Amino acid sequence: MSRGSGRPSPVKDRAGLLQAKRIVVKIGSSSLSSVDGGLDVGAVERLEEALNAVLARGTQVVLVSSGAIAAGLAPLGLERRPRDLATQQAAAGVGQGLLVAHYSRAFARHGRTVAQVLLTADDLVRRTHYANAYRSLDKLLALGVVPIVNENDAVATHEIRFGDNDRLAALVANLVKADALVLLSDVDAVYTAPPSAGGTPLRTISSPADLEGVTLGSIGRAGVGTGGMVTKVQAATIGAQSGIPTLVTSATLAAEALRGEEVGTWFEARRGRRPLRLLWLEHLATTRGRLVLDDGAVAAVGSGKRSLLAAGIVAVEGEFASGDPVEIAGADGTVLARGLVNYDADELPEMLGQSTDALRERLGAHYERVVVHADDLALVGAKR
Ligand SMILES: Nc1ncnc2c1ncn2[C@@H]1O[C@H](COP(=O)(O)OP(=O)(O)O)[C@@H](O)[C@H]1O
Ligand SMILES: N[C@@H](CCC(=O)OP(=O)(O)O)C(=O)O
Repeated sequence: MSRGSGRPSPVKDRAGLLQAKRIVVKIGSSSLSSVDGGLDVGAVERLEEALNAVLARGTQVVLVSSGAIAAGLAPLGLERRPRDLATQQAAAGVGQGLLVAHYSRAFARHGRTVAQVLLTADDLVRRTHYANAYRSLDKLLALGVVPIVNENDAVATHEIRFGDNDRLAALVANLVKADALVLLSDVDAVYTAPPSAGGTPLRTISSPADLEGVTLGSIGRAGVGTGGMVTKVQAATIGAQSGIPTLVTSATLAAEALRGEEVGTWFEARRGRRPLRLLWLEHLATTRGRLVLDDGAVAAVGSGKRSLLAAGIVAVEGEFASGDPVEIAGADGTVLARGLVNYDADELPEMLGQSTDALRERLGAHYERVVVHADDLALVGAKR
C-alpha cells in the first residue's frame, strides 16, 4: 500500500477507528504481567481477540508490545525489574522470545502469522535506517502479517534507548503513516491527577492547553511499567502533532476501544503532519551539549523563524560533534529550543560573538554557515 505522507488521517473521532486503514496499537508491561509477576497468557489472548476483530474488517495492525523484561524476570529467578542495564538486557533477551512465542500461538488460533521487529532509536531517526524500517514493516503488512515491534533491549545502551515504548509507538505510527494510534495500559484514561490521588478522567484533548493543571504521575501498582502517564501523554502529543489521532485507554477495554466506543482519552489530531525530525528533537533526542545565548539571540530563535548565528552565542558547554542535538538556552539557564548543531564543540569558542562577515574574513568561507539552521530547531514546549 502506498500513501502520500501529507495525507490527513480519515479518523476524526473514536467511531472513525472503524474506517482506519492502518493503526498502531501499543500495550504496556503492566497489562501483560500477572499478579505473581509472570507473563499473563490470558492477557495476550484477549488482546489477540480484540485485534483479530480489527484485522477481520480489513484494517492493518502494527502491534508495539512491551513486556520482554517483565517476561524474562521469572525464568532468571528475579523478583522485580532490575536497575542495572546489563541485567535488563539479559531479562529482555530471555523474555522477548517467550513473549513472541505466546503471540505466535495466540494469533495462529485465527490462522494469522506474526513477525518480530526489534528497533533502536537510530532505526527511526536516521534517514537511511528509517527507510529500511519502513520498507520492512510495509511489506509485512502487505503480506497480511502482524508485525510485533519492541525496542531491541538486549543490545540497546542508555545512549540509544527510547526507554519506553509509548514514544517508540508514536514514532512507529509516524513511520508507517498510521491513521490512528491506540495506547493500552492498566488505567482506562488520562486523569486530571493520578487515579490514586482522586483525579477525574479526561475525555478529549484538543490542544496542549487542555493538559494545563493536569498532574501526570509515575507508574502504577504493578511496578513493571516505565514512564507512567507522562510518556503516554508525550506519545499521544507526538501522535496528535504529527496528524495521527491517539486514544489512551486500558487493555481491558481494548475490544470496546477498537470498536469505536466512547472509552478512554481521545487526543485530536492537528491538521497536517509535523516532520518527524523535529518531533524527535523536541521529545526524544539525547542532547550532547548546550549553547547559551544573549537576549537578542533568545528573541530571534524564540520567533521560530530565525537561524542561530555565532554572534548571539555567549557560551558553549559539553562535547558534541557537527550534526549532534544540543540544548539552546538563555543566560538564565532556561532551555528554549533543541537543535542540530553545524559545528564541533571545539570549533565554536573562537567564533562566539562574531558577525558572519568577520568569521569569513578571519576563518574563511567555510565558517559562514549558521550554527543551527532554523529548519533544524525545535522550540521546547511550544504551543503550536
Ligand atoms: N494523571 C494520570 N492519569 C492516569 N494514570 C496515571 C496518571 N498519573 C499516573 N498514572 C499512572 O500511570 C500508570 C500507567 O503507566 P505504566 O505503568 O507505565 O503503564 P504501561 O506499563 O502500560 O506503559 C497507571 O497505572 C496510573 O496509576
Ligand atoms: N522494551 C521494554 C519495555 C519498556 C516500556 O516502555 O515498558 P511500558 O512502560 O510497560 O510500556 C520491554 O519490553 O520490557
